[in-house]
Amino acid sequence: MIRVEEARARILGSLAPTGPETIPLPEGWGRVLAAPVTARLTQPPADMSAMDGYAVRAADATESAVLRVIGSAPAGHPFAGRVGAGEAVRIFTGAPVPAGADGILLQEDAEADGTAVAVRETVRPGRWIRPAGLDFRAGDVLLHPGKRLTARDLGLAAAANHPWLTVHRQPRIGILATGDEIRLPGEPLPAGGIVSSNAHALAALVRAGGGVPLVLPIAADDADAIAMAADSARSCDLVLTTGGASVGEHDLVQQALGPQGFALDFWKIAMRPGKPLIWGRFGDTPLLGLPGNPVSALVCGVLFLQPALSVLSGLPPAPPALQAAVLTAPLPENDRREDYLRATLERGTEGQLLATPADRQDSSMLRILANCHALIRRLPHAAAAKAGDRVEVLELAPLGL
Ligand SMILES: Nc1nc2c(c(=O)[nH]1)N[C@H]1C(S)=C(S)[C@@H](COP(=O)(O)OP(=O)(O)OC[C@H]3O[C@@H](n4cnc5c(N)ncnc54)[C@H](O)[C@@H]3O)O[C@H]1N2
Ligand code: MOO
Repeated sequence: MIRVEEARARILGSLAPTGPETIPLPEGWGRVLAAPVTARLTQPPADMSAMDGYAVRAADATESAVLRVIGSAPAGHPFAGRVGAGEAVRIFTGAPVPAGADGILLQEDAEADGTAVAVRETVRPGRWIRPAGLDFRAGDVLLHPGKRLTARDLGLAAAANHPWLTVHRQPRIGILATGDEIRLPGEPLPAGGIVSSNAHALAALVRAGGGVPLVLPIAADDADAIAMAADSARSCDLVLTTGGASVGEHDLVQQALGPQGFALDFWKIAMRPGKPLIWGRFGDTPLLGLPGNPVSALVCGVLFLQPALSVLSGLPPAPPALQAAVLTAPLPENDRREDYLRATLERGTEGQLLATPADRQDSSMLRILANCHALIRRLPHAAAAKAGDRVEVLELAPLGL
């Protein structure tokens, strides 16, 4: 059995980002840039007024001076002339400052009277003027490849006059649930049957990680059925199986795919839940085999599939982010498997995170997982811990789960 870190490194090390595609800017949220965004213009394009008031020559606009108003410059309608000695131009926020002016007299500091304006507060040169290029200049690199685009990034790219963006194609993930006892939600169940919760929970996890899930029909515990279903997903960027990963004679994923060109990299990791994890290549397509137990499948999804989705999407490889919390109940010494315990989180009186492990950690119990907020990580052979000790937790909600 290999350790969690090594398993993740082997998975991430063998994945490459998807290729680029060009999309309309409004569809860019959450996508990962595949080419730099370079400013196509200078912003602001000219010296602009930051306030409503009067464009003036600061040298003339001393307290109690009276200036002649020679025109007006609303935003979008630049004043074509020049501000001369003793003159002012009515100006509005976002309008270019007319030639000759070097300061803005605020409306609140002025008294207008017909075509004259009296200065009530001396104007400083440059005051309330945003110089050309204050934000960025044509040719500046504004956003770098490998960045997941936020609303702020889209605003910046739009301001830089980009109607299109070059991003990585969203990774397509084929999801194959296996098992004679498994049925899709809503289908009639055979005696002893179980509804396939895994396929849909994993599909949601794929979406949360920026991928596109393709939920395949369920394959029975039959080598041909599994091979046929997996074959239909070869064009995906990664095939995910769930169930059939363990040691029983009905645990068929490896047996079924071996003759079809599946090359195993590793099977079984020192982790709980999720021991029977499978990683390899089905022809050219990477294949991650998750255990059938619903909690095991999702925990493996968090620890391995999400980072894999990041790399496929064009982001740098990174383990899931852990944070410090304080235990509220004791935990026994750990064995050689890295343990991920379901836990609830709350804030203590001083704002510290408090983690309470769930009473039961059975890997079939989805209700407990759904009501928990985090996983407590216990390293292999961790010593017994008491209430008040610090632990590391992996919060689930920020992952979109
Ligand atoms: N003798 C041993 N038995 C088991 C071992 C072991 O080491 N020796 N490992 C156990 C562990 S740990 C796990 S985890 C499970 C994983 O086994 P499989 O991946 O082969 O999963 P299945 O046997 O197919 O199913 C396990 C369990 O999960 C249910 N299941 C399966 N698919 C789904 C689905 N899509 N949605 C919801 N639930 C699903 C299935 O009905 C079983 O109850 O093996 C242990 N056994
Ligand atoms: O590892 Mo299994 O995933 O313990 O239930």
